[in-house]
Amino acid sequence: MKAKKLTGERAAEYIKDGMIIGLGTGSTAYYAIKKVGEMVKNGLKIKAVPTSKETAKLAAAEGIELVELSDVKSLDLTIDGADEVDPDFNLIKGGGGALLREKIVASATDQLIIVVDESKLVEHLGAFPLPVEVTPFSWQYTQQMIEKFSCSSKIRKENGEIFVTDNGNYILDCDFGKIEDPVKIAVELNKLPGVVENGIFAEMAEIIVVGYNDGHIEVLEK
Ligand SMILES: O=C(CO)[C@H](O)[C@H](O)COP(=O)(O)O
Repeated sequence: MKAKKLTGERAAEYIKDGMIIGLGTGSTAYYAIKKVGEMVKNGLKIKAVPTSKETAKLAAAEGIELVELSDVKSLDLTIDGADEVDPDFNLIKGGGGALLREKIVASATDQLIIVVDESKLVEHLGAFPLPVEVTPFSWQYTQQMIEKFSCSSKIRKENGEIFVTDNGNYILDCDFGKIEDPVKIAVELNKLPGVVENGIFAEMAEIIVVGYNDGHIEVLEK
C-alpha cells in the first residue's frame, strides 16, 4: 500500500496548471487522484476525463472538474495503473474492469504515465490473465473463438453474478500463459466478432513510475 501511495503521488507531480488530464482506475490510480484533489484544493486549475464511473465519483468528491472526452481535442497526460508491465512498457490492464475506457483515454493522451508497485514488473506478459471485454449477446460464441488461440478463459463474476462493465459488457479473463508477441495477440483478438477491446496496451506508455516496498521510487522513461 505504501508503494502504491508513493507512486501515485509521484506521478501527480507531472500535472501542470491548465492541463486536461485522464484519470485512471484502480487502487494505485486512487492515490494519484487523491493527490490531484489536494493540488486542486491548493489552486491547481485542471480538467479531467475519468476512465470509469468509480473514478468519476472519486474525482468529483475530490473537487476535480470533470469533462467528457467528446468535449476536448486531446489530453495532455493520463495517469493510470496496470496489472503487468514488461521491459518494453507493454501492459496488461483491466483487472478493475475499466480497460475499454482506459484504452480510449490512453490513445487520446499525449503522455501515458503508468503507476505500479514493484510486483507488477514482469519479464513477459501473461501470468496475469488477460481481460477481454466482450458483448453479452455473443459471449459464449466469442469465448470459443478466443480459445482457438490456445488459451483458457473464464467469464468474470462478482458476488456470484456476471460482472458487467461500465459499458454494459462482460469480461473474459484469458489465460494465455507466456505472451510472446503482445502486439500480435492484441490485434488478432480485436478482429474477433464480439470482442469489444482487450487489455493489452502495447506501445502506449511513455513513463512508468514504480513504487518499491522499501519506500523508493524509480521513474522509467521510454
Ligand atoms: O486496469 C485497471 C483497471 O481496469 C487497473 O489500472 C489495474 O487493474 C491495476 O489496478 P491496481 O492499481 O488496483 O492494482
